[in-house]
Amino acid sequence: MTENDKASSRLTVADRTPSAAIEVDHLVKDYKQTRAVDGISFSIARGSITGLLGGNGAGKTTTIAMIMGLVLPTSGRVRVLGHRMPEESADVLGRMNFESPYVDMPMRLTVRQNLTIFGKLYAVKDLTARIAQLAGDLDLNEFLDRANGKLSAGQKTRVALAKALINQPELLLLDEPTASLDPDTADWVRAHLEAYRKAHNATILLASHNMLEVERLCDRVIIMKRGRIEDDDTPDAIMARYNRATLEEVFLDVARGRSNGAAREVVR
Ligand SMILES: Nc1ncnc2c1ncn2[C@@H]1O[C@H](COP(=O)(O)OP(=O)(O)OP(=O)(O)O)[C@@H](O)[C@H]1O
Repeated sequence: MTENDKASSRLTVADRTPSAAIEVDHLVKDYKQTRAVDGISFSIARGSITGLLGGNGAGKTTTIAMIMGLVLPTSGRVRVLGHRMPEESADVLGRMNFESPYVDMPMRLTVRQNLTIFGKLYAVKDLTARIAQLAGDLDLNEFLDRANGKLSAGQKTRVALAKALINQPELLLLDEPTASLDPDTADWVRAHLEAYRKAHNATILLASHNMLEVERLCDRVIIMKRGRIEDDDTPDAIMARYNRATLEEVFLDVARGRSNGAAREVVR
């Protein structure tokens, strides 16, 4: 971490810009014996795309769940679009949305029925037109009237993305948005997310194990390890700090406890 990063991580929520989309302040989550999230603080600017990286069990999903207001923090604070979570979630849930390939939609309902239910939950106006637009944008027309349980993994991922965009969210939280997609479809989904961000000045926070995806999409990367923030900067600055050409190599350095280029020389 640079001195600037350290200074910024010491700032309290009150010091940070009120226009931030997400503000996380000394957030902790304990599950019985496990400290899943260990006192993390960060602030995410509106209109940015931030990647949340880290190995299995680093605390990414728990962090996203607390930002959503789905998991109660043990201590610390979360504000989303200026509202305290989970206390003021009713004021903000309609302006955000979430996608994870690990959360299935009802299997027996068709894609159209599922999107209709979620659209009604979000009180989407002109829902039929919105579903038609998403079906066109995300290439769902071929299986719009097929049961969700009869879709391939890649088709389900595209439907999950349509569900996440149904209310035109200002804030989109994505857990592995291109899991199970072939490289061509994954690339196409990334282009769609970039275009959506630009068109709506939306804020996107995504957890990913795909380093090329993060390099391509993200303005900023937060690397977590054992519930803590190991690094937080632009992809270029992080790669320069670790003296690495790719985020994949940085990820391996962090996972294997090699904190910088000097340490790497010793390991060799
Ligand atoms: N509901 C739970 N009950 C108990 N422990 C949990 C629960 N959810 C997560 N944990 C633990 O908290 C830690 C962080 O898990 P989390 O799912 O947030 O990590 P992650 O970074 O998203 O990992 P992955 O990349 O594997 O999805 C892990 O040690 C995990 O076992």
